[in-house]
Amino acid sequence: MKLLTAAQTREADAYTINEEGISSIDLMERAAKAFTCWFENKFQPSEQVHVFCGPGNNGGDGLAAARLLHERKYSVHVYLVGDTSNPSEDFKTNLERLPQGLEPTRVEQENSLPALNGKACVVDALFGTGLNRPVTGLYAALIRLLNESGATVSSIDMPSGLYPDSQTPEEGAIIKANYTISFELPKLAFLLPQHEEYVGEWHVVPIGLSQQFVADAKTNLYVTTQSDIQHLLKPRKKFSHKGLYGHALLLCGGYGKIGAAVLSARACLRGGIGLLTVQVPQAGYTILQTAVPEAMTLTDKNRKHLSELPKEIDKYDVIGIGPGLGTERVTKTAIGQLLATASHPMVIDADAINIIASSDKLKMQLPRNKVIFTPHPKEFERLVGKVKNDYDRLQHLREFCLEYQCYVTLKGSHTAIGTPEGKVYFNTTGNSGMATGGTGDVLTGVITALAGQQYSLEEACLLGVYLHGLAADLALHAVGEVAMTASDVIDFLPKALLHLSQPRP
Ligand SMILES: NC(=O)C1=CN([C@@H]2O[C@H](COP(=O)(O)OP(=O)(O)OC[C@H]3O[C@@H](n4cnc5c(N)ncnc54)[C@H](O)[C@@H]3O)[C@@H](O)[C@H]2O)[C@@H](O)CC1
Ligand SMILES: [K+]
Repeated sequence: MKLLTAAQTREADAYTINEEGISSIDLMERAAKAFTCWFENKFQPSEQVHVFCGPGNNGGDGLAAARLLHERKYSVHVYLVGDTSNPSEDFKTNLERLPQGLEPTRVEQENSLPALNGKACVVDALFGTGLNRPVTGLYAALIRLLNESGATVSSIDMPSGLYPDSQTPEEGAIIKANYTISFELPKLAFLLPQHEEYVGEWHVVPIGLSQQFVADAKTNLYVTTQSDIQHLLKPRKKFSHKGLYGHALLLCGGYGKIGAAVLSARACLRGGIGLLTVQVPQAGYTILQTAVPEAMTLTDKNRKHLSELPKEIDKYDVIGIGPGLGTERVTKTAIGQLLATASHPMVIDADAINIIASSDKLKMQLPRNKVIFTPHPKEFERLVGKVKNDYDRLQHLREFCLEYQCYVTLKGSHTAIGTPEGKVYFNTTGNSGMATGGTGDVLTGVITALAGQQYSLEEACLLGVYLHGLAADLALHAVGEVAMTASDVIDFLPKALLHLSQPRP
């Protein structure tokens, strides 16, 4: 699914109105109905609902939603906030449509702000995608009041005050919504960790914007949903044998961290690899052979750390390297050899990232269009330097992928996958149960498995990240967030694959 900017969303609205023969006010009615429908499923009519409307079309949505909720027997209070003497046309129409008994209260000064308690149910319709400057003054005072009240806030389209696709200036007040109900497509701001407290739980509701416009719109930002991912999965041939599904080499594990190699190896096998060889320091031999009998195990001459590459390295289809390695000098030398000689697709994680990040020489040796990095935010900063905020991080992600012609899956609650063409895909699966040691090692194993099975590197990233999160989402029902371990994620990979391979209802 594409992500559009606020400007593109406005164009999509206008295009839909012009080309699909729907009036602007009817489009607003659709939007208000879509919001109301979500609201009714969430809140009982016994709730007292306070709808705060700003001067633009977001306020117009709020007025229409207030009328619809009133018709559905909610007890509704409407507030017109600030200077609404010069409102948008559709706002005006919806103000006129308010029925008797739903007369709005005007809030024009800070001393006329209403008192709200923590039980209040608030609809935030102050500003949406038309926000064009930081929110200050009366609006900011109201936003502070709402944020401090403890009321449950549902924002229409955007949490008011949050810029949809650029950094919100520090002086601007922003609503801290519990729920954000966005029309047609999510906004970039929803996907960035720094906005979690403002956006809350977000949902997208369709309002019938022109699919033609969306299909033609130019963007390099995407959100991966199940329908984007499902068709990537390749069915297996009837006359299959293990040679058809690739031979992966994992270079993982160090003394005290052989478990990382076990997790990557188990995940790689669950990801469908045909054959797997794992090279570990001598200390890991018995552990690997016992814990992962399906994998062939090679041992390094070094007892504790990776120090050499296996012989016949060309026979592998893909190499996964990093989990549990440590950053010993001998390991750095081995990674240098790998980058200088190997022409395989490579999945580079954890300490292998740290080692490469510490050396400009190694960075220069990175083969083009062969490498997938899987850093968490700290490892990413080691690669690219300190970042100022999440937008800056995205910019660095694009620039790094372009410069080194590589893929980066930047792990987070919406893992961002950068490509050598400068595209960024945000993942939509996963949960906070994954914030536990070892889940990154699992991801390395899964992506390595897919890259070894002749998925393109882009497909391996998209599918691998999606599956990894989906497995955790399925595990959630069985073990919950708190108790979830990396092994649980591996155990649910088969279910995740089955889930994806079933036709959508
Ligand atoms: N036909 C359409 O265009 C549709 C628009 N929709 C709604 O319309 C919204 C966009 O509407 P608009 O473009 O009118 O914009 P908004 O309603 O988001 O805000 C624009 C108004 O707020 C003022 N404003 C902007 N920033 C301000 C600030 N910091 N302090 C004080 N005033 C400020 C502007 O001068 C303008 O009056 C969407 O988010 C969505 O909720 C939906 O109804 C779907 C259809
Ligand atoms: K809003």
